[in-house]
Amino acid sequence: MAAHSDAMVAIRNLRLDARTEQGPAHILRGIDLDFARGRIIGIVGESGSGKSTLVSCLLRLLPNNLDRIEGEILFEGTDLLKLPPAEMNDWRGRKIAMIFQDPMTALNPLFTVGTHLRDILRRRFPQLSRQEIRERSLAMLNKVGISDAPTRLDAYPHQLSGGMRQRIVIAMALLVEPDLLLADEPTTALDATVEAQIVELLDRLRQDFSGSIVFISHHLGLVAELCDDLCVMYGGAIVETGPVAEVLARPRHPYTRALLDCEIEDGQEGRLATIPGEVPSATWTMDACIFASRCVHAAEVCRQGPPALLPAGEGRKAACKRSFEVLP
Ligand SMILES: Nc1ncnc2c1ncn2[C@@H]1O[C@H](COP(=O)(O)OP(=O)(O)OP(=O)(O)O)[C@@H](O)[C@H]1O
Ligand code: NI
Repeated sequence: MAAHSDAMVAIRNLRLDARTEQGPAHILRGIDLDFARGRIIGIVGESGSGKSTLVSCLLRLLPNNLDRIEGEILFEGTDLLKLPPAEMNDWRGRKIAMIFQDPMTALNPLFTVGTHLRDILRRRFPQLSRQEIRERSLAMLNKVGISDAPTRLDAYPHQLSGGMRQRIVIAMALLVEPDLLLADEPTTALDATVEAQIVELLDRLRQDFSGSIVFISHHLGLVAELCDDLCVMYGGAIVETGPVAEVLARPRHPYTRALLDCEIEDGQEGRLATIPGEVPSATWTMDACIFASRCVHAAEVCRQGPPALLPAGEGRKAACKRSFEVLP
């Protein structure tokens, strides 16, 4: 399926270790993942599985206690990990934009909405006139569903609701006209109604967006609704990827299967379930399948070495040696 060449971004064998008092923490253990234009990929996995670290790597925002980073992040053929810092900085404001979980990390309480939008546009499109900046800002506020846009331009962040602030942050990201839009749990801080509205907004906005969107979430139901593709992470590794509907209908990895089974038992309405057993620590070395200690299907072969992420049907991959035996 998706050949190397149709991926806009190709992550190849990305490994990230950090130094800790307990020794090296293997936060990303060899990630291989592609993002294609025009598609939304959802990344799910329990807390600590490495989702946020993975998207931070795409912005090359690396931890202070970084011990080692290896592999490649090829963005249309350019390895982001090798770009000089000034160029990487330019890519951040031009080709890649990020929507954080807490809108207040992106908003300065001392500045109005209008100032935030203007600063982004000035940086991205230095040739725009004041009038053009104002027009683009108003048009974008309308687009993200903010009514009474001229008044909102003069508002300060604290004068807005949480949902409204997240809409402003989405507007800021879209004004950049990025090729890659990263959203790390953009709705987690919001109540369920507003969360649904924001997801509806993202779904609508994708129609005029030709890039690729990466959507991290704890909410499997939202991912199923919004995303085209799904990537399931566990303990710093990818255990399964593929088209979202197919992965959820017929998981090829026991961890994905367990998530779905627990969800049905818990009746948590699409929230990521907690599966029984011990959460893996980043300090564990991977000399077996990292999921083996919690896997109901683990056998001797699973303890003999880590599984590779291998093709498992049309457009799909799974990292389980027993996939076809135990998940027919
Ligand atoms: N700088 C660091 N030094 C040491 N350990 C770290 C560092 N950053 C992250 N970790 C650890 O790496 C693992 C992955 O963290 P990360 O934040 O990427 O997970 P996540 O999947 O985004 O989790 P959550 O769902 O809670 O946001 C966690 O165990 C975390 O404690
Ligand atoms: Ni996270």
